[in-house]
Amino acid sequence: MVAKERGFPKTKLTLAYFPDTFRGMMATRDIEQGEAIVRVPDRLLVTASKAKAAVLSRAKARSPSFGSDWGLSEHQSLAYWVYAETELQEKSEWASYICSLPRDFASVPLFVLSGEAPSSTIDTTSSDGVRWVAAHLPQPLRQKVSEQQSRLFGDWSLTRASPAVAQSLPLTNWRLYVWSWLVASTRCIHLGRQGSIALAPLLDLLNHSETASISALYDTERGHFVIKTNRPFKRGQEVFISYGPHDNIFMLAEYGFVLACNPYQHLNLDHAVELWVAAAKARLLERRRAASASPADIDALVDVLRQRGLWGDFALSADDVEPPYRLQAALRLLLPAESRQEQRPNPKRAIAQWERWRRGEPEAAASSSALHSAVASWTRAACQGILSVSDRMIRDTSQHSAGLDAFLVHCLHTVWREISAIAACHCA
Ligand SMILES: C[S@@+](CC[C@H](N)C(=O)[O-])C[C@H]1O[C@@H](n2cnc3c(N)ncnc32)[C@H](O)[C@@H]1O
Repeated sequence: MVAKERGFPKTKLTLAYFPDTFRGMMATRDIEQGEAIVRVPDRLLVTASKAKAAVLSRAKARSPSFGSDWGLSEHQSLAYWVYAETELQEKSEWASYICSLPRDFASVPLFVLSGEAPSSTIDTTSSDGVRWVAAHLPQPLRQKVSEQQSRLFGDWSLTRASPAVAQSLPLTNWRLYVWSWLVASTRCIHLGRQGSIALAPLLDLLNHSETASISALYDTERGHFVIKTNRPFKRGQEVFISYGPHDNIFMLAEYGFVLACNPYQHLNLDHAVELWVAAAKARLLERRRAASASPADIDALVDVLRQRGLWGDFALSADDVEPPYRLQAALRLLLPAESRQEQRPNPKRAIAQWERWRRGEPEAAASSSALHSAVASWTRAACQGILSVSDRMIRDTSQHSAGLDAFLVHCLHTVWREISAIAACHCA
């Protein structure tokens, strides 16, 4: 095992398999609150600067006059380091660490949808399985996976173009790069020094739980990165750390798992607002009345929201009694622009009125209550739309689909159930 081979400080942890979380770390003895659970000595941390030094020294070995040009980000450096060490096989001094990494990321949507050849867009058609996954992603997850794919492709292109990489070991295998990129994304830790990240063997075998509470610190005397637990664990229990306060859409996109009960779950209504904007513009174009706002007026209002930092992140949770502030702000500005009026709405007056609402100044009772009910009924209708889609998705994802990773199907099922539960709270 890597730990023994590389001389890790002793721990009270051993590798084990658990029914819900699969491979993780088990306590071999009771662990007390405040105790260090893992210490990773500096020499065993793979930092971006070590990754860069390894590549440059290979490039120099091939061509002694090679300079020290680099230009890759920390994540790009580490993803390429994993790629190169994997290509080197038993010639790599990190071969045992590379062998300890997961073979694939079958439950990470990006891994399934990143295609067989380099592309900046996700693959949604190449096989039945790929089509099925693409068709069952909730919109915010699909958006996130598309952004990841575009970043992945950008990193691939930049890394391929790096003279040091070309001189050392050229990047040619897209699927191996996708895997390496995900190793870096799912296993890196933040060192806390100017946002530096690193791969940390052994520490990267610990799974996440929302009940975990840890402190990370650097022991300068011994040159160790240390993780302490703020809660005790009993012998035989799985020992967890926390990857941060994330909702399940984030967890599934970034790590390929979800929590059964995620305290940070919410419903993202960005897509519903964007659809409303597109549909409202189309309706106004059709109406073409002198008294109507124009599609350009709607765009101008969206720009106002953007300038005020209020565009997007329209989140709704099950406990919200009223639509939250960002959603209220967007709808209070946008909805009146489309309503039928005698005169063309004056955008300046509408914005001034909206700013008064934002400052908490009293509004005319009639317009205030009309807006309040317009916002409430928009939210109800959006949730009803989401509920009818999620009902079908829950049905589809309740069965295991042939050829697909059962855990990914289970994660999608959980996410759709959460979406449905939150939408249902706002439909009545
Ligand atoms: C840093 S690694 C942890 C060790 C990993 N389980 C392994 O076998 O190498 C992060 C990965 O572990 C898995 N994982 C972490 N926490 C989990 C959890 N609570 N439930 C299921 N899988 C989890 C996910 O696949 C995630 O991408």
